[in-house]
Amino acid sequence: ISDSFDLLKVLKREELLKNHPEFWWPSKNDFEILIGAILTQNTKWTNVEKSLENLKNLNFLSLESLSEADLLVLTNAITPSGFKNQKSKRLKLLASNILEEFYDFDNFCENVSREWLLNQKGIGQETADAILCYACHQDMMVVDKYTQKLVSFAGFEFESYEDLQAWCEYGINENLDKIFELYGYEIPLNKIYCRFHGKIVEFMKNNKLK
Ligand SMILES: Cn1cnc2c(N)nc[n+](C)c21
Repeated sequence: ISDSFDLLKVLKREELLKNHPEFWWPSKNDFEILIGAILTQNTKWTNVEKSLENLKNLNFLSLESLSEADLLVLTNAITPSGFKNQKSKRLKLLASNILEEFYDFDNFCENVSREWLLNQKGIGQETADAILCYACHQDMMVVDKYTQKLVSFAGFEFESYEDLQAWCEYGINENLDKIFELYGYEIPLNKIYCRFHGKIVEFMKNNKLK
């Protein structure tokens, strides 16, 4: 493996996303992805699904209902995904900040910047990029511990999140024409990033590389 395009090719052969949605992240709508990106911090995805189910049953899956939600009820609803007191406060604050700054969710997705997200309490680089990539469909590759570990097996060590992210994005952008051939159509860059990150997560979850 000499670049991230080689890594994508190797992962693509494993058909890791066969039983997954086209963009990998399972959701009914983009707003749910925003919530899921916060809830998935430091917990297993299966726990996030339980919290999302609770939020759905309480009709909290909208900006307005989340910003007006009773904190105690919200905190209780997201118990399955851990850190409930921190995450409930942050979700309410994020929802009201989005309403105040962007008026509605679609406008937020169109115009939010990575900096604005990073300035929100409880949102770090990985969460910000997951929101930008999967909820807002911007051309931003999500990297994480799984990515770091997988590329280290290919002999690459990176000092920072940005360096790892740059390595992943560079190899893709340098080989777009070959990727269009591989997929058989001009697959949008955002979709390549969504699927590439999804393949890495699924590979590392299935293979438990030590
Ligand atoms: C959306 N999403 C975020 N993190 C995930 C994970 N670890 N495993 C599976 N999925 C679907 C995930």
